[in-house]
Amino acid sequence: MTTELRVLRPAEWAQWFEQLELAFGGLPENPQRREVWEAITEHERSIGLWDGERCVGTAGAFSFRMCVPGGALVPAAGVTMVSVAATHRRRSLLTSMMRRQLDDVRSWGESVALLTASEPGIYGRYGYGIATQQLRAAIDTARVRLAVPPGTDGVVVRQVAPPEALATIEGLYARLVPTRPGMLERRPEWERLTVIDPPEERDGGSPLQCVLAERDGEAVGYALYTIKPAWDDAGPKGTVAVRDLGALDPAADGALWRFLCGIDLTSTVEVGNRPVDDAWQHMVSDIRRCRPQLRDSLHVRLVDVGAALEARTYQAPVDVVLEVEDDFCPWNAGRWRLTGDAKGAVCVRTDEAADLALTVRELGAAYLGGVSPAALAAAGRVRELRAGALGEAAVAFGSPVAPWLPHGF
Ligand SMILES: CC(=O)SCCNC(=O)CCNC(=O)[C@H](O)C(C)(C)COP(=O)(O)OP(=O)(O)OC[C@H]1O[C@@H](n2cnc3c(N)ncnc32)[C@H](O)[C@@H]1OP(=O)(O)O
Repeated sequence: MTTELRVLRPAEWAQWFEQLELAFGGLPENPQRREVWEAITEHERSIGLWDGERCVGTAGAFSFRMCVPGGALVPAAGVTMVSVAATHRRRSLLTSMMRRQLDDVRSWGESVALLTASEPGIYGRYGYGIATQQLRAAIDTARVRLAVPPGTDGVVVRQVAPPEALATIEGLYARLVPTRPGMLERRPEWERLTVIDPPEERDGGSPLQCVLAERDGEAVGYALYTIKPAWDDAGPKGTVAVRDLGALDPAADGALWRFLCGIDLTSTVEVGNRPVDDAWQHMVSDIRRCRPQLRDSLHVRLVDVGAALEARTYQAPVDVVLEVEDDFCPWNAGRWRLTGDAKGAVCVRTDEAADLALTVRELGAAYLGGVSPAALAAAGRVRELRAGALGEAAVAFGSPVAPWLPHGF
């Protein structure tokens, strides 16, 4: 078998996307969403594998900017639409695409690559570490009471048709991006994905609904959700499914959660992707009746260790020499001295003795401040070579706000 790996030509997009659909089970994408995916595909940053006339492999890389600890927005390659045809699986074709892609990302000068994985076991071998988790929950609103922050009563919740609220939501989202590591600046067209609402995907639920939280007539938050009515002999037991929620301050957040938890004829609020430190967990009277669960979310790969570690800040002074192993991107391997604090950092090559030894995968996991190097050490994945270095790095790498990826890509 010989295959050709090449940059995607715009005219090949439909065949390329059909290969992707086939690899995900063959169900055609909703036409509206397909149109957006086509519009946002960056052809020159996408690759296809061809066996003769047939596309047998796909991979893309969006040009994102991601918030890192300290609030800077760092150029990052958003790896997406990865597939290999079932007829060609397990012949190292994915590995050949990952090789090409990481070389490309390096040549584009982007220090970080990101992805969400269809299965978490795939990408560690290419140096990706799990950097964020998503919180899922089903809040039993019939049993759980909410104690909201001061000022909540000063916020008005107003129902708006989702398309009408789109510009306001985007404005609020843009203000939130620099406040939480892992959040991605939204490029034009992405906002359309937020409100696509095909009837065939509702599964008995309502069309998408939207409320804006307003203070003195100014929008300070939004929530997008659907309602799935249900009844039994005892009465109503509908579910509110939250698709997205953003708030600029605690009172706006409290007002939105109080609204969602109080809708008549419902007894459950379901959330599928919230930050692990989401404030509602500390407003509820009974967290156990909210059934919190965690799942891996953003996988991060440092493509240029020095540049990536310099792009973020550190919440306490740090001065450590890292011995980095990186078999897949050997240009990162070796010793790096990281010195930094809350104002900035320098990360340069060094011959000095190492304080911590780890692979680039652990650095990716710790990068956004959501996974402690100490936790990785406890799992045998970071080795402390100088007493005290692990504690120093564990504090410095942390983030006061949990990193979070608000939506897939
Ligand atoms: C970012 C995203 O887009 S995530 C979406 C990923 N795509 C999908 O899940 C769609 C369905 N699956 C597929 O298309 C393919 O099976 C892929 C892309 C996951 C794998 O492609 P393949 O060409 O078969 O992978 P390849 O042969 O290069 O395998 C490389 C290594 O990964 C391993 N591997 C491949 N798939 C998986 C998997 N699903 N789980 C765990 N390990 C895997 C292989 O065993 C191999 O391991 P080795 O190096 O130790 O021998």
